[in-house]
Amino acid sequence: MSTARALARLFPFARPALPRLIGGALVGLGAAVASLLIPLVLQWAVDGPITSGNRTQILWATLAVLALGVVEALMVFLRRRFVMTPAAGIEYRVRQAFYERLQQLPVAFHDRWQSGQLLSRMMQDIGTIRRWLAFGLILLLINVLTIVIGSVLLFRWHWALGAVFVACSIPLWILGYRFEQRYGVLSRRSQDQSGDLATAVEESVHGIRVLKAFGRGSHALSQFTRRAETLRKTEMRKASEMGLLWFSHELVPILALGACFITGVWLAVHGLLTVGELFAFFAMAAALQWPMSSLGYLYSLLIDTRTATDRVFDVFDAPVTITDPATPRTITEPRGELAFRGVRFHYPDAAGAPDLLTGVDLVLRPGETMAVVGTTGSGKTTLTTLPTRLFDVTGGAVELDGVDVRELRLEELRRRIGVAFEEPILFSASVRENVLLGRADLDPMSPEADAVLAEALDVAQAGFATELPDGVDTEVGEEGLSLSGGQRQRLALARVVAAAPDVLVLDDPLSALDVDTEALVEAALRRVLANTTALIVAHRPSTVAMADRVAVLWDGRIEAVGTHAELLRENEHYRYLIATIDQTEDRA
Ligand SMILES: Nc1ncnc2c1ncn2[C@@H]1O[C@H](COP(=O)(O)OP(=O)(O)OP(=O)(O)O)[C@@H](O)[C@H]1O
Repeated sequence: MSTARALARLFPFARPALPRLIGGALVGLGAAVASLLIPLVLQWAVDGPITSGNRTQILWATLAVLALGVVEALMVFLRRRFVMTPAAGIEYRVRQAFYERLQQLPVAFHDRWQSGQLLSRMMQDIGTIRRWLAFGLILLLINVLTIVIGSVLLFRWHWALGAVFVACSIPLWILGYRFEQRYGVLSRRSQDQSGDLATAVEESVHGIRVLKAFGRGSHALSQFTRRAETLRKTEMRKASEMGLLWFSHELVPILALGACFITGVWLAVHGLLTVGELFAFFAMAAALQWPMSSLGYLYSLLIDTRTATDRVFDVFDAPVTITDPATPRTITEPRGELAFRGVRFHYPDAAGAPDLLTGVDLVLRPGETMAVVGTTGSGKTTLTTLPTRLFDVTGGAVELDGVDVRELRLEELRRRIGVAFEEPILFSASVRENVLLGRADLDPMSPEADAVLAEALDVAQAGFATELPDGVDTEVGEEGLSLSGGQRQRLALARVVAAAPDVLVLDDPLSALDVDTEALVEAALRRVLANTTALIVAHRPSTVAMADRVAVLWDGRIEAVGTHAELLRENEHYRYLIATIDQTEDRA
């Protein structure tokens, strides 16, 4: 995709800032015109009053040059004022849209993408776009226009001056083209590598306890150093490409102006150029020097911005595969019946491999608690991701109250079905905010929210939260790391209880609790589960005991459904599973 087309994709974000950007470009152009007028005034002064000795006119010419200088400075100041705030506004909008997109993209996308890559796009690439909009874009436009106007003036004084100037700039175009080819690749590589580096940092900070416990800090450091070294090498190659371009943009204008100077003197000696025009030409040379030498830097910034834009739009272009239906249905009389009908599933990155679920048929009656047991890796957790459409089934359907979940709006679906995952993720926020996450309908500080919160903490046996330094308003730290595993799990359970859904999906929700606390949670959960349909992945007999019926997941299907006693009697695989989990419990 061409650079112009890539950058044009930023237009929707820039639209609200367009008046200020155009204003900035206009005053910038005004500043350039003022700087180019100075040589013209000088030409008039040298050929006119200075030659004739008219003092009044000399004074006027001096004042005019001074005034033009002041106007130029003022307009440069205004240009900065005009452009700074809208660039920050555009950065804000792109970042906002990027974050929104990350929220919309399916779990399958997040499984595939490294978090450091997303982070570096969110922070570094969007920052590069802002820098470009804040000064690169307008400076490039103005400097190119200044050079064009300057060349036209050179042609006006004498065609030979203009021709020499244009001929000398040809190497710049050739170098610029070759630079784009090479630098474009390096720029992309370096930005990708800095994403990899961010991932490495993110992973090692996240896993710092494991690294320390296994004494592998130096190993992580050497891996990090290798990646940092790769990035450094790419940056060095980038710097050497940039150095070459910048050098050529410093050197060629000097050579061009030198050649013009010799031509100008020759023309003046032969009476083809007035002294005033020659003098003005020197002034013009000084005025064109900076716009020309800055082009190299601005060009490299342009290519960096194009790469940054491509990287940001990689994410915007990733398909959102799990969306609201075109004509959503709604459940008018919620009963809480959850049904898996011939459900087949494989993970998107396992296409071609045999399906993980090969036809799951299971109906949870309203209010029923159903436990799912199966061998490790049999797909129990996978099964819990399908009702809320974290992944879509690849065959068959999941139905809630007789409606295919794909026909419901996601907001309605996720309000009706609540999930607690095996790995309890908490956010850096207060206990209150974490537990009431699913209750957007409540003002978190209202008495009603207080009641919901107290009830949920009670069911999850998470009374410890009220004893924290600031009670339920205590910040629980990054991902709740300051809490124990069992405490986090109880808060995650409280969160799904507080959401009060019609159907609860719990993935081994009590695995980190000690036996006594588990018994208390179970007793409280039974109260809740009496009216709520629940699907519980069970790894322990005590969890199975909470269920009305148990489903055996075997070979990608539900092989049998029944009460614990029935299954013990009739199903060989169930007996085997219960025996293995019993042993696991004994060992624990
Ligand atoms: N996001 C994913 N992408 C690709 N494959 C996955 C993904 N998550 C799980 N799998 C694979 O799917 C299979 C089933 O995993 P799942 O977590 O559903 O098993 P499980 O029955 O819950 O196991 P356990 O009892 O050990 O928790 C495993 O082979 C796993 O490697």
